[in-house]
Amino acid sequence: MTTILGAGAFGTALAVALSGTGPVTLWGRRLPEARETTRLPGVTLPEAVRLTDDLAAALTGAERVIIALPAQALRGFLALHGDDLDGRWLINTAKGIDLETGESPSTLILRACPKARVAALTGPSFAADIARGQPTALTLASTAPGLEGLQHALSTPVLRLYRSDDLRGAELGGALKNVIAIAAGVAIGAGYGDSARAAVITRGFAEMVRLATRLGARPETLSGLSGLGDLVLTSTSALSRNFRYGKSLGEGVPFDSGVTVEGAATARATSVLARDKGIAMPIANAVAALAQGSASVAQTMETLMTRPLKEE
Ligand SMILES: NC(=O)C1=CN([C@@H]2O[C@H](COP(=O)(O)OP(=O)(O)OC[C@H]3O[C@@H](n4cnc5c(N)ncnc54)[C@H](O)[C@@H]3O)[C@@H](O)[C@H]2O)C=CC1
Ligand SMILES: O=C(CO)COP(=O)(O)O
Repeated sequence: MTTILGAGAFGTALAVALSGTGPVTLWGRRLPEARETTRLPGVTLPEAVRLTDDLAAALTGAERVIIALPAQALRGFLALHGDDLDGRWLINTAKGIDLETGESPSTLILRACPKARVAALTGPSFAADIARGQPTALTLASTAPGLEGLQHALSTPVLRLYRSDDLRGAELGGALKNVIAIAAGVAIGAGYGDSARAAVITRGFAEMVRLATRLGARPETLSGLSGLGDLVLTSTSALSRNFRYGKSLGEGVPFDSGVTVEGAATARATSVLARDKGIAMPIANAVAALAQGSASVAQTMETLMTRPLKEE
């Protein structure tokens, strides 16, 4: 049995996608009365999905638990419920770095649940696309035994999972692409144009690879679905919340604070990690400064463009 924790956009989309694979339970702390969610307009959960706000009931008999919560909510959630989750497959979907500790979601999960097998499900996949049954390819990464079995259990004819043992690389790619997607949004919002966006994507990708490999990721993982694939999707689509947030920063207009924008906190966490490791990440630093309101878009662009000239 598969249980999904978090009845937001992604948890709901996965519940729809997996509803044909066997019993699926979707847990949310506040459930809508109808089988519809404002986070995914137009999507109705199939009756086959059990919907509950009772965590103990949701976990009873669950062989695998997909955790579809925002990255910054995960540590607090695990502190409350880690013991109840332990001892089974725990599959993280959060794309972020914990601001307080600088740790990846899987590190937080393993610390709270030492007997669990931890995996990350990540890659280019808008919840709306998954919920509508559009063909999607994702990375399922874990260093735990039995990954192939999990890959089969979570794949469907339209949800194609590639497995990887580079958990660190897969998670870092997913987290860091959100930061660069914000920068791409800023470039468009500020009217700098598509050429500037292409430069941001490419130089941002170089930053992603630099930091992730320094933290133990394999470079080829960063070039895969979970890194470059998701970076391209989120930096070029107005469906991306990170891109839209960046665009509003570039335009100088307010953004709805109720929308989940993982890249804002993750930019700050990334800046700290990069400084500690001595890695140059000017674009991530710029996003951190913009998200904190400590620099203007014009100042940020000038800082980026007047850095000493260097080899590519
Ligand atoms: N929406 C998308 O297209 C995709 C999202 N993701 C990732 O999945 C993660 C979740 O994103 P979404 O579902 O889109 O966000 P969302 O904002 O739509 O939903 C988040 C859900 O988490 C719940 N939540 C927040 N804090 C909680 C807590 N402390 N305890 C229990 N529940 C809590 C909220 O009530 C909400 O239902 C993010 O890291 C995101 O990057 C990954 C792939 C695609
Ligand atoms: O990660 C995503 C698609 O792969 C979703 O991106 P946003 O969180 O920017 O909407």
